Amino acid sequence: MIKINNLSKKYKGAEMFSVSSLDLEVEEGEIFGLLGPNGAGKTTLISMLSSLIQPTSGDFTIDSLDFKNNKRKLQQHIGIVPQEYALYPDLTAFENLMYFGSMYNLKGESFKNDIKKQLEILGLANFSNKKIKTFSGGMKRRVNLIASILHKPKVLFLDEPTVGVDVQSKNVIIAHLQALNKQGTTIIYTSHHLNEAETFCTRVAIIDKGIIVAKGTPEALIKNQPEANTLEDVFLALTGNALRDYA
Ligand SMILES: Nc1ncnc2c1ncn2[C@@H]1O[C@H](COP(=O)(O)OP(=O)(O)OP(=O)(O)O)[C@@H](O)[C@H]1O
Repeated sequence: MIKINNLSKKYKGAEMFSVSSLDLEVEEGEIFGLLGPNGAGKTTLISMLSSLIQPTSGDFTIDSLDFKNNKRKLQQHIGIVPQEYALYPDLTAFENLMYFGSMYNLKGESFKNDIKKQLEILGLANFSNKKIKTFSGGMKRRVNLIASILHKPKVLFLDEPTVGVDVQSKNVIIAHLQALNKQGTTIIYTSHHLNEAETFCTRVAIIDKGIIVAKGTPEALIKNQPEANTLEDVFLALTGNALRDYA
């Protein structure tokens, strides 16, 4: 479903590549986790794949569409859940979702019913007509998720969708992502929650300093790493214990 070939990104003025000659294939129907310490290049990679930023060099295709020549078509195929909320605080949840739908030309009664259904599934039916600025972080994340899937994308990119939310919201988000995946959506997500990734992902890639240092099923990575019992053990063995602060 996704084929990445020799993809690199060096930001303007930066000394180092944030993503460096990266090759990766993600199959249709996977839940693929991009894991790595702060500054590893996860957001940069997802931002290139979702056409938010331009690669410095390299190629990728999504559903056999080359990113250089099919930007418009790709926008219909993919959904993006960014780290930051992309919601209007003074609009209600329903109004926000109507607005996001309009960007994909979605309107009419069946679309309104779809929004209601999604709000219901994500536990927000009673808050449909409340302004976003009154919502908790977990509620905003759930609305953000709905906004990205209204056009029923084949591939969904999520940048830390469960960061900073309560356990209840996290569980609802993960369950919904699993349901979408069962219906055929390929999911690529970044996370710092290694326990979550261990059970949620079909495969993961551990990224450090812009390169993939390991990839495979969580079980295979644990099995192949001496003395590792969890994905966190593998992660620390491959990326070390040093802090990765950057500014
Ligand atoms: N807009 C930018 N301009 C310059 N450098 C950037 C920019 N965005 C990111 N970087 C740099 O690129 C590198 C990778 O950052 P990126 O945000 O992709 O990492 P990440 O793995 O998503 O980190 P985190 O887990 O903290 O979100 C870092 O060194 C960062 O400082």
